[in-house]
Amino acid sequence: MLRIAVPNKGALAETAAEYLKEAGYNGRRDPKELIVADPKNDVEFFYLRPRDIATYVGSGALDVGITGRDLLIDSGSDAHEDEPLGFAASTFRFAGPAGRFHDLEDLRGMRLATSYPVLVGGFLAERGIDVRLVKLDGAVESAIRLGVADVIADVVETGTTLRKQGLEIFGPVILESEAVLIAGPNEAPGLETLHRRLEGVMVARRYVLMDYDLPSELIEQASAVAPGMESPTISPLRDPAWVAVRVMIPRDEINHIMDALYELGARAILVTPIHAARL
Ligand SMILES: Nc1ncnc2c1ncn2[C@@H]1O[C@H](COP(=O)(O)OP(=O)(O)OP(=O)(O)O)[C@@H](O)[C@H]1O
Ligand SMILES: O=P(O)(O)OC[C@H]1O[C@H](OP(=O)(O)OP(=O)(O)O)[C@H](O)[C@@H]1O
Ligand SMILES: [Mg+2]
Repeated sequence: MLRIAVPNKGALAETAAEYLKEAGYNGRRDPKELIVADPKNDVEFFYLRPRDIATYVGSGALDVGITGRDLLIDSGSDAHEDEPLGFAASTFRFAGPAGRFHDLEDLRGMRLATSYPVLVGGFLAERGIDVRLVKLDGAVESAIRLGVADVIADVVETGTTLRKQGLEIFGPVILESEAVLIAGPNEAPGLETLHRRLEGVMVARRYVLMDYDLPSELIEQASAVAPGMESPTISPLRDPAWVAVRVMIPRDEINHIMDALYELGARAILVTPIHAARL
């Protein structure tokens, strides 16, 4: 039985639950449920705080989990990243009052507020910069205005929270983060299946199927516009001058590719979603 740690709330929880559902697992029906058994898939889900997930997995108490790369590193646990999951993308950055700080050297001796002291402390120690870390639980963007810190380091997605506080990012990127599947020290039977199923969910979310009819002499040019994974499927039509083409394309390129193929001479271009995939 594979024991899987899942975020119970916060920025990762909703999409993680959708991924698992699309991967064919039982989700929880009631947000107060902490443990959900899924005997058909031989797994058990444990709903935990995102910050605690790497600790449980690293200790071997649970086999695998979904958390953020930043939280994994900050936990200092023995868990390791098995697979990036392509959601909850963020960067971890230094920020200070607009115009006040420019590079790492400006941080020496400063009071730096963060909820990720291991991640930030490690980054600065490797570069020989000494600061005074102020550990806060969240909302660190308020720490400077309230006088407990000179500078902060935090998760940045859109940058809206920083801007609203009159803060500006500076210095190097501390980390590019996203949700990741993590695994612990023990051999976890069933991890391979979970890994492949989640990969299938990512493909199904990222790609669509495109079908179109094309004058046969244009196959080479059309394949250059949409080459597909291996190569497009070409089927004969009753009219020997035409072929039917099927190809996988990235969802965010649908309209560009339709425009280009139409201009080339393709007609009856249809796009359909992929519900599941195993490449
Ligand atoms: N605005 C955001 N956009 C994208 N990812 C985010 C955002 N905020 C947080 N994350 C990611 O989500 C994870 C943190 O989740 P969350 O914010 O739920 O935890 P927390 O801050 O420790 O808990 P809480 O906010 O409930 O105190 C990290 O991996 C972080 O990179
Ligand atoms: O760049 P933005 O799009 O503004 O997003 C970044 C903000 O989102 C997260 O906060 P969260 O809501 O998790 O609150 P917290 O600081 O209390 O964890 C993060 O800690 C930043 O404050
Ligand atoms: Mg948060």
